[in-house]
Amino acid sequence: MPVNVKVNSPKVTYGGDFIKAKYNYESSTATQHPDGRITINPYTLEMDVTTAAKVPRTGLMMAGWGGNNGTTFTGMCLANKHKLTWHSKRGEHKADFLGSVSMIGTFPVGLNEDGEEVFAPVRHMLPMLDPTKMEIDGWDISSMNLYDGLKRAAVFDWELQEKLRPHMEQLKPRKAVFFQDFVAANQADRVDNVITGTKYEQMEKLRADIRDFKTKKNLDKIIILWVGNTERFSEVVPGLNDTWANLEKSMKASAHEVSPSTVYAAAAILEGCAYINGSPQNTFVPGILELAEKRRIMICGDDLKTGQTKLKSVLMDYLVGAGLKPESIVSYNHLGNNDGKNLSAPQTFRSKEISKRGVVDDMVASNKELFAAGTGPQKPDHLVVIKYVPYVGDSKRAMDEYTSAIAMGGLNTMVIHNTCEDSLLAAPIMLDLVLFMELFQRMDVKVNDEKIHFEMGQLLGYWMKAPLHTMTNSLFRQRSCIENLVRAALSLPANNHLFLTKSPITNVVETLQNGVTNGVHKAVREPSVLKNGNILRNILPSTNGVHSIN
Ligand SMILES: NC(=O)c1ccc[n+]([C@@H]2O[C@H](COP(=O)([O-])OP(=O)(O)OC[C@H]3O[C@@H](n4cnc5c(N)ncnc54)[C@H](O)[C@@H]3O)[C@@H](O)[C@H]2O)c1
Ligand SMILES: O=P([O-])([O-])O[C@@H]1[C@@H](O)[C@H](O)[C@@H](O)[C@H](O)[C@@H]1O
Repeated sequence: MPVNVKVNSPKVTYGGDFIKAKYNYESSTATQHPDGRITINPYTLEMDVTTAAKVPRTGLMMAGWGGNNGTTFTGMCLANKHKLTWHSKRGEHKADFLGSVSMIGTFPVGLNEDGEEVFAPVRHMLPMLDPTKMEIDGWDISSMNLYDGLKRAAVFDWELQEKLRPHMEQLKPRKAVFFQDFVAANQADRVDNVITGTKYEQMEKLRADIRDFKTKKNLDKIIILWVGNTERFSEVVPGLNDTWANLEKSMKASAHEVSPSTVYAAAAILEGCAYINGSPQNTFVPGILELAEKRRIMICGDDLKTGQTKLKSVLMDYLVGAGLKPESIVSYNHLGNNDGKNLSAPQTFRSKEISKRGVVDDMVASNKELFAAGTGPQKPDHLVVIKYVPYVGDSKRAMDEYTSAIAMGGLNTMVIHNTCEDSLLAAPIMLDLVLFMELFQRMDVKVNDEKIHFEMGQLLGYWMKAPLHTMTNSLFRQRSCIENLVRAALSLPANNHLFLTKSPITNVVETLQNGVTNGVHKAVREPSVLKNGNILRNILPSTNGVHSIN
């Protein structure tokens, strides 16, 4: 997609193939002393951030392609590619990407001459993959073509389903790796499209599929996304899956505890493909983590953060950040799609319960004042309930109750009812994960020529309930993380939101016209003064893109 945001700085070079930026990474370490004192030690690292400017021909392969999320995502991309419109009782609709930060989001990039904030579309900050140009393929245990799968999902309006038929009924999922024991028994009735052989042979078949897709579509890179059923957790057993070597042996022996999703992850990494886990199970057993680390392949998980849990990561941030003490959180929802059907089994529900409950842990841990020993509960009562009600289909009904202690013995209870088509929240999030993963794969960050390896759980945590290897679940800190990495690639400092001065131009003109008294600039003059930009040009040609104040 065209990029129409440009940084005017000698520290950023826009070459044909690369965007090169010098970036000062400002951070700090902190020491907690036994007596409660904390010492903060700031530091600065000079970084070289290089972003490949050409977006490679990219393909996406989904495990679970024929499901509600997979068909909805594919339909959304194709409807936008073909600029489809359709009608519902609410009138005419046009295809869009609502819910996608990469396609719809903006970042603040500075003040204009009137002192107002300017917001740039995220997709115009750095070259990003155009989702309408992305090739899509995948696997499913159900052989149903993508149009029939779209109808089975019953997420889109009928007219849109029919308009997508010519674009989707030729799309057929590849044969899948499947072991019944990892999902609910009620999934057996959709299994008619699976590979056989040892688990290792099945992995090799997946690898062949990846190579086949890459060759047939003349792709430069492929990203793999799991939106298959939620699996039960695999047991992590020394000698079985604790190292890559042991996991490889276990697959050759078709060891029972090797899950389908772990087999897909191994195939992806061995083929050099980034892997994203959209579900809550522990696909990334230590053997997979070791393989990804050794091969330097980006992996990310776990479990898309879409609605009820996303709101929880906002409310917890607000409550704890405001010094209010959440003491009871009850999250109930019922849904009637196949995901809900699969989650009706205790072992698969347990995977989801872990990811949905864990989202509050970092915010509880962030305030020892609130949850100090001896001041009552050390963490909120937190209950997650999911029920399967076929009637509602993909339209998930979520009901939440948050009760917090407020000042002087008071209580505050918030009750929320939240209804949505779960897959229409998930599809744009899947898109963001793929687009930002693809972008971050093109970014190279070095300190003194030593490459920094991204922790994708931290960078893509905004879209995950249980981000891998990270401690942050606060939604706005997570969004700020993405914003500031994009800013770093353009040599822009992390956004401090301080607005200590309207702008250097304001102060310079103000100073020049009214003098500086005791080194303090007077209150900002009306922005009209600034419209006559030539004041600055005549008096203070900018050097190195920075206006100096005499
Ligand atoms: N808002 C959301 O929809 C949302 C949010 C967070 C997480 N998720 C997770 O995303 C996943 C997909 O959700 P969904 O609503 O599309 O569910 P779904 O059941 O409609 O789709 C899952 C698909 O995976 C297929 N499948 C199962 N095992 C497979 C295997 N081993 N290989 C290939 N395909 C396999 C199934 O046949 C099905 O078509 C679920 O795990 C769900 O928990 C969904
Ligand atoms: O909205 P959210 O909590 O992020 O995520 C959803 C859950 O609320 C729902 O219970 C579950 O079935 C979906 O797979 C998804 O996980």
